[in-house]
Amino acid sequence: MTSMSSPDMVDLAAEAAATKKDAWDLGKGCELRIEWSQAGAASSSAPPGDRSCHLKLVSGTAEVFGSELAVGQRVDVFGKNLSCFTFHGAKLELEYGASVSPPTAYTVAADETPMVQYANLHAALQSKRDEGRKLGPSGGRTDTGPRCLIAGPVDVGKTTLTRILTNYAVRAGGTPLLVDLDMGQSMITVPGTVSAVLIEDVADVRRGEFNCDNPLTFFYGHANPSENMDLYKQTVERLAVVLDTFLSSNANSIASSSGMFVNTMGWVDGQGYELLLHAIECLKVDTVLVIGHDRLYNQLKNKFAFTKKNPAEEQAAESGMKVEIVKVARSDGVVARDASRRKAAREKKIHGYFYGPTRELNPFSRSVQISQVSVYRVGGGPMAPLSALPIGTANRDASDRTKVQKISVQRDLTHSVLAVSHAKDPEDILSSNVAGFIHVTEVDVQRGSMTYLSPSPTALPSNILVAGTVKCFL
Ligand SMILES: Nc1ncnc2c1ncn2[C@@H]1O[C@H](COP(=O)(O)OP(=O)(O)OP(=O)(O)O)[C@@H](O)[C@H]1O
Repeated sequence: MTSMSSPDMVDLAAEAAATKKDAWDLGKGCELRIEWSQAGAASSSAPPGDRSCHLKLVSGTAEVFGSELAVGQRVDVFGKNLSCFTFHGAKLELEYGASVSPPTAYTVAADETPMVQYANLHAALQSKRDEGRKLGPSGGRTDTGPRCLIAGPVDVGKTTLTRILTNYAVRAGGTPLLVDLDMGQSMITVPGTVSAVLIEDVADVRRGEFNCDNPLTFFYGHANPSENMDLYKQTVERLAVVLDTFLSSNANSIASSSGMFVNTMGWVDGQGYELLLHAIECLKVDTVLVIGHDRLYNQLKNKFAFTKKNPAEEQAAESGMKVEIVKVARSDGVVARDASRRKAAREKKIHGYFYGPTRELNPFSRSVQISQVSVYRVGGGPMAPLSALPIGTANRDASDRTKVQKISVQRDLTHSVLAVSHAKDPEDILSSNVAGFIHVTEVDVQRGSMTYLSPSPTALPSNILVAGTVKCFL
């Protein structure tokens, strides 16, 4: 008997032949880590259309940074460094095209992964939530949930731990506030911002991020905190005030008892340490998780140490604040990123704002007459380092660095990300959050027009725009 195959069957057979597959059977509490080389997936010989690599949960239970996988679900992990953890055991597969250079994938035994410690941290925070609900607000706050800040130097997994604990809080029925003070590698919106958003769903495992529609965003304007520390502090203070107002008007809600997770930048020395203390203070943080840095852990421990003979005698040491400092292990899975990878991650975030994380959106190109908008900059242009100022100049005047100045719209604004401010007047720019962002694609001074990309098809909601130093070629 002769067998005949349809063209479809031939295609399927060809595709199957062109696909490679690796499989793992993970025991309880084990982790599968997937790591793409520094040169990255970009160097893969696979044509762009074929660049995919899918992780599939065949059976059991597994999660990626706290977001559960469904059995049979295929997640494209091409170019993404991640870990897949199982509490109860799982069979996993990695499928990739024959021309794709596969990532390094390896398993980690249950006694070597920090995931169990992370799960215990979640359990401790859950107890604080229960306790807060019973005892009511304290420490000058109206909300009762733990306010937890994640600190540590660069590349220790702060963002990842923030994501895991936020996911666990949501899975336990909470709606925590996610606050991002890392203006360089923002989780919530474009770089150069400090922002917060109420999280109601676990992070989408395919997109690798939370649904951050309608965040509360303040524009700092730079990807580096040292660019203008006074402005950064003022921006964080303003964010903290608005969050307190939100929480006090939502007292007794699930948000009030769910608490907050604050992701921070990796600058923990000198002035970076001061900024960290400033954030702990203005956000009224009660728990700090310090990842992978003994000195920072001890510094904070000394700063916020308190004796606890009995609750009535609790005494804060140096700071007057009661903050619990917890040391957390760094996962060996964290992949360090050099400056070029960080820049690429920033550009990807800006691109994702306009085109969507998986290119599912179409931004709108619009034009406006330059005379119809006003563009401002805070703190003037780039400043000379203190070392270049006359001897004896200890400090610049802080008011200069937070001074709002109108700038003329010139070609040098091309490729800039501008914030669209909710401010009614220029004096309100520092205290106002932003409606969103536009990307300047062209400035035609002769015609007096500016062309920009916007995620919205409608006209700008405000004619007050704010420029910083965040630029990107989209
Ligand atoms: N357990 C893990 N297994 C595999 N990859 C991981 C793991 N933890 C973190 N990563 C990856 O390591 C990279 C850096 O992690 P992360 O962004 O959490 O560090 P960070 O301390 O927040 O960095 P930054 O200082 O830039 O803010 C990310 O690409 C992340 O996906």
